[in-house]
Amino acid sequence: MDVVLTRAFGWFALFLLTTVGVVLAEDTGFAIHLATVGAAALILGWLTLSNTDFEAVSGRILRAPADPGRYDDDPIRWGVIATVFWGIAGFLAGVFIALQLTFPQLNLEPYLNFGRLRPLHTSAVIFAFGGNALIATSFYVVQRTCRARLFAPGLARFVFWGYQLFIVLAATGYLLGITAGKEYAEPEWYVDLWLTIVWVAYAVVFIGTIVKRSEPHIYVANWFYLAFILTIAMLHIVNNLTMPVSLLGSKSYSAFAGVQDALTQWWYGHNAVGFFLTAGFLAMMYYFVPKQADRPIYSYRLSIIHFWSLIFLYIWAGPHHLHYTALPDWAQTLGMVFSVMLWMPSWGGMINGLMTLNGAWDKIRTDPIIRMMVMALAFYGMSTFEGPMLSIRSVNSLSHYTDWTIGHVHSGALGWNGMITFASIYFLVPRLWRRERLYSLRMVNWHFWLATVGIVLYAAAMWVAGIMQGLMWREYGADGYLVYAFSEVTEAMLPMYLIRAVGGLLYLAGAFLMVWNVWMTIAGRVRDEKPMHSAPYDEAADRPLVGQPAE
Ligand code: HEM
Ligand code: HEM
Ligand SMILES: [Cu+2]
Repeated sequence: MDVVLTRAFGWFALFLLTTVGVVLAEDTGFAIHLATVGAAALILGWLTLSNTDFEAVSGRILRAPADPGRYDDDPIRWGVIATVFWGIAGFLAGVFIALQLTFPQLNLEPYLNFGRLRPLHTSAVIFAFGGNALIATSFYVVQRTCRARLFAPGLARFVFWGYQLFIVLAATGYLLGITAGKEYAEPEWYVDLWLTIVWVAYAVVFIGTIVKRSEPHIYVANWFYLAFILTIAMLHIVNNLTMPVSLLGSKSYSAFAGVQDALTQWWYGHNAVGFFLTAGFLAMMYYFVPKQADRPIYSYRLSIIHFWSLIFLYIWAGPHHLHYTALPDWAQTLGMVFSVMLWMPSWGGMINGLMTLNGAWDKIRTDPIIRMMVMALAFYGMSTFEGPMLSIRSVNSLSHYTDWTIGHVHSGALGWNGMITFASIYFLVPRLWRRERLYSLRMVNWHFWLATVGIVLYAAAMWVAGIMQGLMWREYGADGYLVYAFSEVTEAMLPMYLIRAVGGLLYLAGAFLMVWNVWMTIAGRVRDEKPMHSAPYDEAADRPLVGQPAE
């Protein structure tokens, strides 16, 4: 009882503190954020007082069987649900801003204009969708490959909920007009500080689990997760070194100025791609592809070379975002050279993933989850070929500022990050909820095709739009004047933007199928459907033989 009272007192004290803060706050945005935290504290204080058994409530909401004790999977179940939820939110925002670029009337001032919704989209897909996928899968993979339960289970739960609070504060901040103005690092100083605390806790849980492992070898996926966790910590702290204007206001100023600020920003931005969207997702690839294919990784030796060369090369390539700027030429050239070299480890990784299917290629035909994984690797290969090409200065002089970059981003994001995440979710859900199998494999197949056609429309439209823009902008007439006005170039983009929006809609539709499939699987239902074309079929049990838990 004493513990309960002390805890409840703590929550109410926090509530009072935030209330004082709300009154004294310098700006409305900061006041609203403090009020959000205060409201959460009040609810938690009240729940604590009423002696709510959080684990039991969580079990009921999750509809999960009680854990037999081998691994701690509750935070992972929450993480999978959060991944699906934020995925839908992020894709919806993406479709909406794509429509805003097509139909400017959709700019709803001031809260829902393009300028505020764009960072909402990028943060929702990268940090909320991608971040939850990474945290959840890392907790799953590290336990299995180390044969150890999560270190500090309470801290693991703090990581999950603390991370959701970070997402909510970041997202509502953008809508309120709070921004640090750094791409992919838009949250202001106090949200950055909160994320730092959560991230340190994450590192402690992950590294702690590795330390207490009962399996002597540390599987390569854990190396990739570790590189992701440690590098993101370093990038986040350095890029967000700022001085708040006041302790009760949202505004702050960067510690860097001019070209130093730009270089820090793109050292961060590029390596966020390299370690968040690449290293972390490669960790997923190295665990889930061999698992789903039921084959060992093609070459373990290659995976080690892949790891060290990738992390060594990535960190130097940031200046390719600053070609033709005030950044010294030598630094631009350095960025370009390291980018071109990056092609090799990237394709090494892709080949390692694809060749894991050696001897099991028929699974592409029979198992839609494998099909998704192969498509993810294909897009990983494609975007890591396109990237080095875009980093060559003469190519970049055409592509930079155009939609070509947007196309490059989304073939990586939709094709690689999205597809490998969907496949991992389909792998995880039946296992985490101990269901016989997924609700429907046919729906996975539909998801695959909707997503693939969506990506192709998106990327193709952006290549055409991007190259057209680049060429029209640099077109000089015989008189030495520019041939096209900026407005004419914008007008020419209209059909392409419409195609992109349609592609996004298809991608979103596929994700909705996933929501349904995941929901029904958790509910313990199995769809009455004809088995996938030519899939091996277990007549006795009347169900297909693919996509089932191995246990
Ligand atoms: C339904 C799917 C999606 C649609 C329709 C969509 C649409 C868009 C649009 C219209 C933009 C702004 C482009 C501009 O400013 O010209 C954008 C930017 C961006 N999106 Fe998406 N998006 C989708 C999914 C994703 C996903 C899944 C990710 C990452 C995992 C992602 C990452 C990004 C990034 C990083 C940017 C900023 C690109 C840059 O500044 O170069 N998007 N998206
Ligand atoms: C070998 C690998 C890669 C290299 C060398 C590379 C290189 C590049 C280059 C040169 C740009 C354009 C810079 C500009 O003109 O502004 C760019 C932009 C971008 N790339 Fe990549 N890329 C690679 C892989 C990827 C992958 C796999 C993803 C996503 C999963 C990705 C995400 C992005 C994003 C988000 C941007 C836009 C940044 C911005 O301006 O907001 N890249 N990349
Ligand atoms: Cu880059």
